[in-house]
Amino acid sequence: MFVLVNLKTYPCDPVAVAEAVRDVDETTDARLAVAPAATHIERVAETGAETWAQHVDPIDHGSNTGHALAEHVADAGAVGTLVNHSERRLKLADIDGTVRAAQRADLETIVCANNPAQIGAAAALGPYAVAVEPPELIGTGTPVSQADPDVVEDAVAAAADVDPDVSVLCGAGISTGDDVVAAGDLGAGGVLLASGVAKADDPKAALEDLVAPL
Ligand SMILES: O=C(CO)COP(=O)(O)O
Repeated sequence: MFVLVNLKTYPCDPVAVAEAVRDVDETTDARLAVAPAATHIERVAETGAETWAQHVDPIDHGSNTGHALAEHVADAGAVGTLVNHSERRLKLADIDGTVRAAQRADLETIVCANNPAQIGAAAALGPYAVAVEPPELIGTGTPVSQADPDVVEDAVAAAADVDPDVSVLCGAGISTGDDVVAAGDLGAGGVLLASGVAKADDPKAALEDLVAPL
């Protein structure tokens, strides 16, 4: 299972969380990674934790003031990027352009979507993976795998119809090892989570709990 921790702009210490991700990754067969804010990518990557961006822009080198260039993100140490997170929604053409920009810079991509229909469209763009996250469950602590298992199973089916090689993650409210196991039982290849680790008093203990049953 792939466990990707999105730090959003939560007021946690990104380096401390990254060190916990790195250390817990060494204890498990699961793949752990962390997605800090853009300005923290370099320091987080230097810890040795697998580091992802939360967003890059569908642009090339040039006159693009205030944008995040895929090559810069890769140079800073990221190996992949989220695309179209629920809190950073893009138009379809820009999702496609972002996946292309990331491929150009050798970044893996996880395209996020709200529901199975969008997951099918996202899978058609050729990302490394897609992630289904019902927005109404994000940050609630109620795991999508319990509150809406059908959305996960339907997302897995929708992606498989389009491209069986595209892995499906699920996210929203995931915070325990049981949630991760439930996600796997529904066919997900991983989970995308944030508050369960970023807002935990002890992020390392939270990560250890997440991977304990795997
Ligand atoms: O948005 C999310 C991960 O990208 C999910 O957030 P929570 O884990 O806080 O529900």
